[in-house]
Amino acid sequence: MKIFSAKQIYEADKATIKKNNISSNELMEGAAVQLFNWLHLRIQGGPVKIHLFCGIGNNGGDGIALARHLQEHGYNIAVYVVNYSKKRSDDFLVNLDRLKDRKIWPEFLEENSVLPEIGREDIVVDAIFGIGLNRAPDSWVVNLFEHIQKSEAFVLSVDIPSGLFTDKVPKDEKAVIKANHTLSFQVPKLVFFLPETGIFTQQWEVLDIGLDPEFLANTETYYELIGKNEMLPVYIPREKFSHKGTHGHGLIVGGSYGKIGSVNLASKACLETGSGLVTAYVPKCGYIPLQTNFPEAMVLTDADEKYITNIEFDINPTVIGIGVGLGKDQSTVKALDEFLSKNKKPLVIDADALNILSENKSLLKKIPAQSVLTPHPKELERLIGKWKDDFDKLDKAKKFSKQYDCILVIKGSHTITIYDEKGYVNTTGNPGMGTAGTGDVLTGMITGLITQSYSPLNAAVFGVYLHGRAGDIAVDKTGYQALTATNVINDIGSAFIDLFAQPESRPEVNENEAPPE
Ligand SMILES: NC(=O)C1=CN([C@@H]2O[C@H](COP(=O)(O)OP(=O)(O)OC[C@H]3O[C@@H](n4cnc5c(N)ncnc54)[C@H](OP(=O)(O)O)[C@@H]3O)[C@@H](O)[C@H]2O)[C@@H](O)CC1
Ligand SMILES: [K+]
Repeated sequence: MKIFSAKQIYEADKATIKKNNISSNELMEGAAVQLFNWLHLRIQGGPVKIHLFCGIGNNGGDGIALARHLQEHGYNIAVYVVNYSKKRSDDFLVNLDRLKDRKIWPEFLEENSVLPEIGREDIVVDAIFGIGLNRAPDSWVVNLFEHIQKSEAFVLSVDIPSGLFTDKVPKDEKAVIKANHTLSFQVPKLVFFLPETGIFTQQWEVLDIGLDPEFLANTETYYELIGKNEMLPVYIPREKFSHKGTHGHGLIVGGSYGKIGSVNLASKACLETGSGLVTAYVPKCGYIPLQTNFPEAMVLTDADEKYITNIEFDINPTVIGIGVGLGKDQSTVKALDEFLSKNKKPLVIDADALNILSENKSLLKKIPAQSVLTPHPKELERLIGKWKDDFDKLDKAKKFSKQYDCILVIKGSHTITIYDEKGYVNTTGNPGMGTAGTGDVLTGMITGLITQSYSPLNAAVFGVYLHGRAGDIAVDKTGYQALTATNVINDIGSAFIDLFAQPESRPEVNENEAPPE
């Protein structure tokens, strides 16, 4: 699903109005009906008190129009206009008049107004600011936000939590409403997925308000949300006459004394993801543990007992995943330098190999084009430098990816893969996966996909998706706390199978046929 900028959403708005030959108010009315249907389906006419806080722009207009529908269906409502500016939008005014026609008189809240009482069991509809927010809200409006928050009522935000910008991080956390649920018009917003701004809504959902599908399909966006629908076309089916020789050969280079387990995890993940063959290249101390624990793997060893000191082999791997458990011994740094100078194979680079690159930036010029780098936040900081906020981080990551022609996988609760000016925002995974070795598993999975002829970018995006999905399937059996990297590996197969699972649905009755007796 594409993630549009605020500017593009306004353009979609205009394109829809023109193409469908409707007024902007009709578009707003459609949005309000969708909001109403959402609430009505859940509350089913219940007596719960609904407080609608509406601004004076089109977000407020949505709220006012929703209030009219709620009142028509007998809901217990209170409507407030948060009068933060005199510049009321036309569609807000039209809807305010329609409300007054029905003898509903909103309460106007100003700087010194007494704030209404809100019960814990009530519902708050937040339609104060939408995507038109362009400066921090005034302090009295922030006080209102705090008042709403203190009530502990369920907060439903219209389009976006009020006070949240679409393109920058707010300076003051209190100046944004914390929503329980946000109903985003037609498309998700990038801010729902960034660590510093995603905290303002617990859940989000898109409401289809009928924006022009052609415009949405033909407009390129800088970010895309990655779910099953985006990954299905990427999947490469197995051919009947294929064999292990055609499924590629992944080589995992890594490990040091006490960190051989990481190579075990990455190699297993590589094979489970579908690589035909996998070889692990480890210091001598890794030989017995790997051969014992993982009979499917082939093992090559360095001359040194504890560290990798020279990366040389006489096999012909399709792709090399390098860095897990590697350590940063001087002899390893030298070995990596020499290896990068002569290597021509595609690379997936992780962990200490990334740290060595950060400390020896000249080595970055030696990585092959379209190498996949998979840093966690600290490793990323070492690579691209400190960032001011999440948006600055994305800008810096894009610049870095362009400079070194590499695919940058920014690991996090919503991992974002950056390449060619574009960001792919992952939707799978869970907090249980913040545990030792899951990063090694991801490295192995991306390596395993490249062995099977996935392009490095597709391998990175698909690998991240499958990794999270495997973690989601595993966590249902283990719970968050007990989830381990091995559990994730064990459910890689289920994650593939899940790609083709049909959503559960009620058996459909064909209207032309008589229902079964
Ligand atoms: N696009 C779509 O598809 C559809 C969109 N719809 C809805 O429209 C919403 C966007 O509406 P909007 O453009 O009127 O802006 P909104 O967020 O209501 O703000 C109002 C005005 O406040 C001002 N302002 C800004 N910051 C301020 C501050 N700190 N303190 C005080 N004032 C401040 C600023 O005006 P300014 O003063 O800068 O001239 C701004 O224009 C969108 O989120 C969705 O809910 C739907 O109706 C259907 C289809
Ligand atoms: K809002």
